[in-house]
Amino acid sequence: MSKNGLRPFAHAWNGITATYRTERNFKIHLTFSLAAIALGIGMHLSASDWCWITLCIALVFVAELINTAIESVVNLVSPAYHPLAKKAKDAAAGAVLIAAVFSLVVGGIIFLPKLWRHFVI
Ligand SMILES: Nc1ncnc2c1ncn2[C@@H]1O[C@H](COP(=O)(O)OP(=O)(O)OP(=O)(O)O)[C@@H](O)[C@H]1O
Repeated sequence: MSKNGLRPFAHAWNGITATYRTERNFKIHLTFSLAAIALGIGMHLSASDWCWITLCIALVFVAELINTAIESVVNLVSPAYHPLAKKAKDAAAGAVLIAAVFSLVVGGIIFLPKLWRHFVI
């Protein structure tokens, strides 16, 4: 692949690393994701469980990256208070919240019964 062909990947990687550096929530999501992966390896999850876990991890990171993109554009075009700026930022934050709650529910469904069997039974 030519150097130009790789450029979109370089831009995308820049977006991910810049978000990692500037957004505290991104680091929190990464910590939870690594913990889920470590727990999943320790518990020998099935292929379908891994599909759900990786879907949740991707969903949360995608939501956080889109949230960061929307926040950045809003800060650029509307540094002063505006109700539409509030609507855009709150909706973007809502998307992250839904992704995170969905992931917690899926994580609970997959891990809690296994943890229960491991520690209680
Ligand atoms: N220009 C603005 N006009 C109106 N409301 C705003 C504006 N900027 C921020 N807000 C309100 O303040 C909230 C917090 O905005 P902020 O830019 O601090 O993002 P944040 O949620 O703290 O994001 P992060 O924690 O990822 O930095 C927004 O969800 C929105 O309700």
